[in-house]
Amino acid sequence: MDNDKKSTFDPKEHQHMRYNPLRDSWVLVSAHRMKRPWKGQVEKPSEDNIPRHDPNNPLCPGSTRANGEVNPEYDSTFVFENDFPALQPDAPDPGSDHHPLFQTKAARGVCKVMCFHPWSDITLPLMQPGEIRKVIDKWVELIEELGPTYPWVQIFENKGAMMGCSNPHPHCQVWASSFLPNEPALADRTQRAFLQEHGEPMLVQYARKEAQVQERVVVENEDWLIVVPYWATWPFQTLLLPRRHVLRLTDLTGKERDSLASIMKRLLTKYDNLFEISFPYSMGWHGAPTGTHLTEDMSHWQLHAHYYPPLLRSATVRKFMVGYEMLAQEQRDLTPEQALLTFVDVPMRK
Ligand SMILES: O=C1CCN([C@@H]2O[C@H](COP(=O)(O)O)[C@@H](O)[C@H]2O)C(=O)N1
Repeated sequence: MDNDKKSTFDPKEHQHMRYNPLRDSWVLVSAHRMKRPWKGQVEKPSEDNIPRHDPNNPLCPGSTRANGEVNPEYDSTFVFENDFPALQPDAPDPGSDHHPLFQTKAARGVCKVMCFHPWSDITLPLMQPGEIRKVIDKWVELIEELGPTYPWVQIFENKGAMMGCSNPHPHCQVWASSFLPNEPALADRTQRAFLQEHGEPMLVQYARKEAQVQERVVVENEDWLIVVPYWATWPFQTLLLPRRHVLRLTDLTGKERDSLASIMKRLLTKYDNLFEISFPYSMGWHGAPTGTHLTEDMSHWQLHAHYYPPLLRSATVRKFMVGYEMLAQEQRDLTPEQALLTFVDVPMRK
């Protein structure tokens, strides 16, 4: 290799790989690729003329849903059973005598839809902290309700049509399952291994170190820290972490729920200001498993939330996880530190 190839390594210029300890996988970081010309798909900007109330929208107060039920005139959060559930509480067992290459397992659960607010033309960052606090309280209630029966309760929000959201009314979904899905099962394994090897929970140590180096911190407060994780895959991916060791949303104090509402509003406002649009993302909470695990030692777990936004360099150009990402490994075009600088430069316009 000739001399200039031996110049000192600069992560902002030179390709390299970063290890994601939660998923036990490597991400290829090719920082210089942001400069490539783009002649590919251009997303249409998110519609911004959503009416505050649409009697034909089945998520609105007073509307009729697909199953014929009429929603109450709710004035805060509202939860209902998904009329098209991916999981139902009772289904016949597929049996267990299967060839190793043709295995089937039973899957049961409950799917709920949770509206954040009665208005369709509002999003979490535009809600008052007290209204966001009510969303958090409802999340806690649902885990308390479903947790004893199901080992996993997945709270997730698909925001924006770009993320496959089928309804513009502000909402999230809660799917409780009789099994530990792949992603939490992987996070359970990696966090357990880390605690055994290092003597403290992975994400407790990670939050402490990120708070020290201050190279990827997007927003922080007394109880919470949000970073573009060192191993981020999506361009503006963020990881929301408590500063203290806490297993589940149900373990949060009232003060921590208030500070969570506040920091969520700050993060989501920054997201909206990044490209001056209502920022699309898929997000979800990962806390210690529930069900029979409620009586086990799950101290290797740390509660955290993942935000996975698709946009790459503008309101209309997204990152595609296809080709190399599907066939080889995850790859990103700008470093997490460069993504953070874009966040930091954005004034808090809203
Ligand atoms: O009448 C309806 C409309 C939509 N839904 C449900 O609302 C959910 C909307 O969530 P998404 O926008 O994330 O797809 C979707 O899963 C859909 O099944 C009902 O349960 N009843």
